[in-house]
Amino acid sequence: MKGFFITGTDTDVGKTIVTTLLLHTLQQNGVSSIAYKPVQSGAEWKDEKWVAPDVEMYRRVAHVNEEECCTYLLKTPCSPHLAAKLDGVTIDPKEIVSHVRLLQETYECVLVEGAGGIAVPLVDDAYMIADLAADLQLPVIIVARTGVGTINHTVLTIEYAKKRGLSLAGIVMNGFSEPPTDVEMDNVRMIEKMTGIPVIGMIPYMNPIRFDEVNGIWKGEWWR
Ligand SMILES: Nc1ncnc2c1ncn2[C@@H]1O[C@H](COP(=O)(O)OP(=O)(O)OP(=O)(O)O)[C@@H](O)[C@H]1O
Ligand SMILES: C[C@H](N)[C@H](N)CCCCCC(=O)O
Ligand SMILES: [Mg+2]
Repeated sequence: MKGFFITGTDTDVGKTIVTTLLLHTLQQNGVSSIAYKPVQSGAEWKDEKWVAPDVEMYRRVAHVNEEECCTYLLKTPCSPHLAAKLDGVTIDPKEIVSHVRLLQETYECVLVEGAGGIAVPLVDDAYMIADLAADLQLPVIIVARTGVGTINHTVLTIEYAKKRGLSLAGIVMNGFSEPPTDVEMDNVRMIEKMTGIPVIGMIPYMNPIRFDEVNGIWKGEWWR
């Protein structure tokens, strides 16, 4: 196993929460692993410096250092192609790919989190998240919401991923009620039926967010 690429049906669907949960699970099972956010837009000012909020979340379960875990830290909370332009930065996909290869020499499993959804542009309209997932040749995890609207978003995302020839590890549905509602459970059934891709994780809505108290969220040890 050399890693996974985590994308989602949208921004704010829970890619970082899922990445952090998976990182915690891997480490609990003795798998040397790291989470990497190649392009973070919407940087936050903290302790007199700009930080990547997604990396700050990873920090809750693992030791991370900024340089290792984020390559492009962009200030404006918008699409990376525009955030890079506004910061006067050019995103070089080759730099991201070579960084992942370097991390793979040290860690058994590298979790690469995209930005927003699968069709988000990184270099104007010439190169998007799907292209990066393809270049990295990592199995892709699709993070999706659980409620009304998720069937359409998830089916479209997966159809696009298939069209781009991506290898799909599975779908993680995030934000379930406790217990899950009938609608949420039928969403699981319909999404699996319509896409042929398994739901490999079911994450409850957590308030507060705790990474050490969620058990039974993965359907089997697919990450091994
Ligand atoms: N299962 C959950 N329980 C409680 N809060 C959640 C859960 N999943 C996500 N959130 C919250 O929803 C917000 C968005 O989640 P997250 O940052 O993981 O999304 P994302 O897909 O990584 O977004 P981005 O595209 O910016 O990377 C965050 O405030 C996060 O704490
Ligand atoms: C700022 C946000 N939280 C993410 N980092 C970037 C989301 C880009 C979404 C682009 C789009 O689909 O319109
Ligand atoms: Mg995120």
